[in-house]
Amino acid sequence: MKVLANDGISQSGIDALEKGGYEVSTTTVAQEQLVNYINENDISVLLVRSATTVRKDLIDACPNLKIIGRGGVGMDNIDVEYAREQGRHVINTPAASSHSVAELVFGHLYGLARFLHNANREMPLEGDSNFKGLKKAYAKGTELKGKTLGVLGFGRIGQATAKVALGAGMKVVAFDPFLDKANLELDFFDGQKVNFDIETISKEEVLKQADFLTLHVPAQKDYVIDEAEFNMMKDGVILANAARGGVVNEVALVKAIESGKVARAALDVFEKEPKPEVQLLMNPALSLTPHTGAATNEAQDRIGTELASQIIDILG
Ligand SMILES: O=C(O)[C@H](O)COP(=O)(O)O
Repeated sequence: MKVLANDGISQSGIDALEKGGYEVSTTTVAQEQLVNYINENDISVLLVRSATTVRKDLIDACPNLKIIGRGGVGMDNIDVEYAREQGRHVINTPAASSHSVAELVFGHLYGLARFLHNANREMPLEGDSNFKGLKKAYAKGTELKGKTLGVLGFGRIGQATAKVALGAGMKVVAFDPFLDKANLELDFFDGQKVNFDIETISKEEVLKQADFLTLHVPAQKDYVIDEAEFNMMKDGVILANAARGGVVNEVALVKAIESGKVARAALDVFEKEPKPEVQLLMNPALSLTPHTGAATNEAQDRIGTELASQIIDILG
């Protein structure tokens, strides 16, 4: 049987599939040529990340497609319900990338707390003409230790991020509409484990208490953070969105930065991908990455092998 991994798959995933007797293609087929490619090459399994979309028209036009697999968490690029109604299997890998996303968020938060995103690019190329000026400009960094991290969305990724925060000496407050409490187990390099119980509180309380705020919610119809939510936050809050573009109102974010409500913010996801608004790209208060939360070798290895084992379980 043939698998098309249109947005790529790890070598470990390819190896596991080939061992199971599958033929794997990692050709990237343009969205508008996908239907023809799938039908002409008799593809049974289509694997995607967030770049390729799998909508109703593709599902209807590819009757022999048995499995649609999302290498990752968010399935907003797939018409999941419709595909399942048509008898197709739709799979994803919800746990595989949590820790990688959490570490990216902390990369941004530590960077923003010490202005690394700007200091890096502004270091003088020649001589020390501006060295002292930069040192002064970036003298008012903050520590994360002892501060409060607000987590909106306390599922796998929110909890993984909270664990990193606890390890860094932060207080964690969290909101999740589907969860009253969670037990977090921190496992250390020497095998020791420490457990923390966290009871979730209201969204409003999280917004009021957070010195740093991170979002781990799925894409939804309305903004989760809009003008009203910014108004509830502490002045000078630092915010990170590695969840989905459209969860934060980008126009309201820029306004909140201009007013000083938000000191700085990190965005890994954008309302317009792959072409974020220029006003975001140019803003010195923003630390930006091109949707790379899950883009680590470790996460992609786990994703590839998990997809392979699910496919083999389903199709044999
Ligand atoms: O939903 C996800 O898994 C993340 O947004 C990662 O997306 P990616 O697979 O395109 O990196």
